This record gives sequence, C-alpha cells and structure tokens, in this order.
Amino acid sequence: MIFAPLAIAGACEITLERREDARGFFARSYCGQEFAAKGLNTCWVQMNLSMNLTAGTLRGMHFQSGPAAEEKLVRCLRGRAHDVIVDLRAGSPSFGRHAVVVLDSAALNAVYIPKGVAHGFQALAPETLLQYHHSTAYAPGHEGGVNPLDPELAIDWPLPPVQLSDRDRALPVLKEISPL
Ligand SMILES: Cc1cn([C@H]2C[C@H](O)[C@@H](COP(=O)(O)OP(=O)(O)O[C@H]3O[C@H](C)C(=O)[C@H](O)[C@H]3O)O2)c(=O)[nH]c1=O
Repeated sequence: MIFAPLAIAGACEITLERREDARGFFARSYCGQEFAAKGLNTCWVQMNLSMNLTAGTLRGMHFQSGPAAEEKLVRCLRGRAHDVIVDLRAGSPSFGRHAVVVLDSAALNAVYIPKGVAHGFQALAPETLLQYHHSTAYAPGHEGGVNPLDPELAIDWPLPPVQLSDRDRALPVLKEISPL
C-alpha cells in the first residue's frame, strides 16, 4: 500500500500495490503493521456500506465527537465518489479547510480520516457503493455534522447535489459549531 498524506494533518489517501497477472490482480488492502508504522489506527470495530443509487447524491458532512470520536477508512467498491473531509479540530491550523479524494472502484483507493475531521461525499455515478471501517461504534448521541453546502466551507461539488437527507440539509454551518 502507498500512503499519500493529504493537506489535512493525519489524513491520507491509500493506494493499492497490485500484483497483476493474466488472472487479474491481488493486492493487500489493509495491514495492521503498516498502519501502525504510519501512526494510523489499527482497531476497527464496525464496518458500514453506503449504496447511492443516483449520481449527484450527497451525504455529509458527518462526525462523532467526544468519547465516540472516530477514525474512518473509506473505499469505493462500485462507481466513483467525490470524497471530502473537513478539519474541525480545535486549534488546528487547517480548521475549516477541506481536502478532496476521488474514490474510484477501478483504482480501489481509500481515504483515511482522523478523529475531529468531518466526512462527506457525492456519488459521481449511479449505484456508487462505499465501504466504511470505523474505529468506534455508532453512537447516535455523539453524532454531529456541518452543512455540506455552507459557503464558508467552499466545497465545489462536481454535480448538482441531489438526494440530500433532511438531516444533512439542516446541519449547522461552520460558524455555528464548536471545534472538536
Ligand atoms: C452510521 C450508522 C447509521 N446507522 C443508522 C442511522 C440512520 O437511521 C441510518 C442512516 O444513517 P445516516 O443517515 O447517518 O447515513 P449517512 O447519512 O449515509 O451517514 C453516513 O455517511 C456519512 C458521509 C458518514 O461519513 C457517516 O459515517 C455515516 O453516518 O442508519 C446505524 O444504524 N449504524 C451506523 O453505524
């Protein structure tokens, strides 16, 4: 695996090193030793799948806070996604700034998201399927989010956003939330 740091400290894009032959390819998609050597989380307690039927579907920007703060590892298994992370950490020099990774099921690349960083994405193709690994169990009482359409975040979503949930549409803007 190749780890490429993103502009948000502690976040990175992970690309596969494929062993290809006439049968196809074999690639290591996770390694505790390699993650530990990079200072990344190695304990994953929950996996989720997100199926997005329509191109343009927008989900986010979500996080869990306090004792339920979580790292995430997200990979696209079908289709393509414009994946965005927003730094919400108190005192971070990149607070309020975002980074983008295009997750593509052809590349099978992944994005690693540290605690205190919100996550969202827009599906770029129909039936885009994302797989999540979470370092902390789902904790509804510690869920939070920032509005993906907040002009202050200045996220340039590639497609007109569709299928926004009522919850996401009602998320607070950056200046309304406390740093994590
Ligand atoms: C995350 C989660 C959700 N749920 C329930 C809660 C809701 O009733 C339903 C859908 O959850 P939610 O509306 O949060 O799904 P998304 O809007 O796609 O949010 C997800 O996508 C954004 C981009 C993320 O980064 C979050 O990790 C993740 O919450 O599943 C569970 O039962 N278990 C879980 O682990």
